[in-house]
Amino acid sequence: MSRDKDRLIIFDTTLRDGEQSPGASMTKEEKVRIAKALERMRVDVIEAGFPAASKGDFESVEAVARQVKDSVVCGLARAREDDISRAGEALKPANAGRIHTFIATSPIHMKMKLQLEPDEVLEQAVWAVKYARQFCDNVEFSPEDAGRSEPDFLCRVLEAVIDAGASTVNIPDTVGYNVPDQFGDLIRYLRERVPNADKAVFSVHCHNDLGLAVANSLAAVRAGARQVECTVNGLGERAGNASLEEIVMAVRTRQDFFDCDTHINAQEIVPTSRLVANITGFSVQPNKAIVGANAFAHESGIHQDGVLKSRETYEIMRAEDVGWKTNRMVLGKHSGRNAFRTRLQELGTVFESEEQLNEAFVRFKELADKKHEIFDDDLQALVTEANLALENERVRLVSLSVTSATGETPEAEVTLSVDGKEQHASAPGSGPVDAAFKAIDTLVPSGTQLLLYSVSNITTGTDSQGEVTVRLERAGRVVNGQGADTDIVIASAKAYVNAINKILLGQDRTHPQAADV
Ligand SMILES: CC(=O)SCCNC(=O)CCNC(=O)[C@H](O)C(C)(C)COP(=O)(O)OP(=O)(O)OC[C@H]1O[C@@H](n2cnc3c(N)ncnc32)[C@H](O)[C@@H]1OP(=O)(O)O
Ligand SMILES: CC(C)C(=O)C(=O)O
Repeated sequence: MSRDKDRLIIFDTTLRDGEQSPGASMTKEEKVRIAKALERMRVDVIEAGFPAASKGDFESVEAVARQVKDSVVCGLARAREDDISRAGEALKPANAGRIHTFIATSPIHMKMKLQLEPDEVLEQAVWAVKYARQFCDNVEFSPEDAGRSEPDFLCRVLEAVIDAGASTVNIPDTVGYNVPDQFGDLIRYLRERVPNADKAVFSVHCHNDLGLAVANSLAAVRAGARQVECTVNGLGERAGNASLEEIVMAVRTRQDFFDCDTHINAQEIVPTSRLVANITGFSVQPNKAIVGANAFAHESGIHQDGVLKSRETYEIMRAEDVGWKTNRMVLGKHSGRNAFRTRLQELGTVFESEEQLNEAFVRFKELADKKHEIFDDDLQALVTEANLALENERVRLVSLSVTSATGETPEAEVTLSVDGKEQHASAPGSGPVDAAFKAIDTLVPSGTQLLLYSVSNITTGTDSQGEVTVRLERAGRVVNGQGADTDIVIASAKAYVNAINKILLGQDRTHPQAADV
């Protein structure tokens, strides 16, 4: 792997630290699928597991080592003989393998967990690196909990392990305790003070306990770190690790600031994120940077108008560059006319006048107040309904209210405008729709017979619009009426009124045609 100062090495640990997220264990086959996706993404190093942890982990690392050819495959090992030899064995089939060995260097870990003196830790670290080198040339060493370690002791350890043959030294903020300025300063200090620092790549591994994993990693990159350890979707022990997609895109989008870039094929980011979410069952929050469903979605009219005129007004990255098909305009109650007109144009509806657009837009806003997201099918129904409003129609539904309760007869109160005059009526019925139709019949006795009544939902979800078709017959002549609304009783009344208008306007025809429904 090149030690180019402009190159930021991406070390993915989704299969190792990511799997340490409680509930995220993966089978060997699933790990191989994810590893292949990481390889396609051109991740430099894939940490495939901790071979000494279990037989299953050993076999997974071995399977990944056998199947991945273009990325370095890495196995984690404590600074112990058994762990290191298991890692060496598991990595045997690898085209390029790396052993990552570690031991904690913070006062609390050394005293309370390892129960070792600092000099003993230093000695064990050097021994571990030398031992690992017997299995492969590519050895990484981590002073665990470096973020809470004493910097001068860290310098001593790093100098010694580099001399012992570690080609990467990784500085973990194991418990996510550091803040960006401090962590950047630590990396700068270590790089300046360790005499043989230029013989190894400085890496960082940050946890997200304070939500600072990405910020700390980026501060370290500014301070000269040239490997970042990260995971897809930010999975990892406790609050997780730095998220791969955020690191990669921050550095790429702000190359002016970071002076380095990765070799990642960013178009594989979203497919890989989805694969990891599906396999682990850890779904991605909608507002997650880069890979969240809303990361490239615009809902408000002012933003949509800006993006339609020039994407850069509200987009600092292109959705297509990270693997989305495109950015997304979400039509909802904050949207404006420009986005509304553009989406309908894409769906094949062109408004003939501003007046027509405005009329449809008012109906759209009414619908958006009732429904969170307006889908294409809703828009189409909205426009179809506008088209259904017949020229010279004589009857218009002004309002409808229906009461229905368990054990009580439903009652509908309707207000219609008939030939321009508002009229009210109420009627009981066997159900709310029946009551509504009877109330309408009281005001407009059309002498028709109902041949068909059908309801279908336009989109899915309980806030979906219902689309109703009614077929009426009078003296052997038949008409179809349609209506749509989030309230199916109102949709039914609209459809009924639409059919009655056709009867009154003489738009009936002699034979019913099933295909019309
Ligand atoms: C910061 C990190 O994410 S580190 C990686 C964390 N990942 C894992 O722990 C992987 C899964 N772990 C496991 O399956 C098990 O813990 C094993 C197989 C590794 C070890 O299991 P056990 O032998 O039962 O030990 P246990 O987990 O109870 O305790 C850990 C032991 O390792 C020692 N230890 C911890 N880290 C290191 C290290 N880097 N080098 C050497 N010894 C270490 C501890 O002091 C403790 O020693 P002790 O048993 O003498 O007190
Ligand atoms: C093994 C090391 C790198 C680790 O996972 C940590 O310190 O969080």
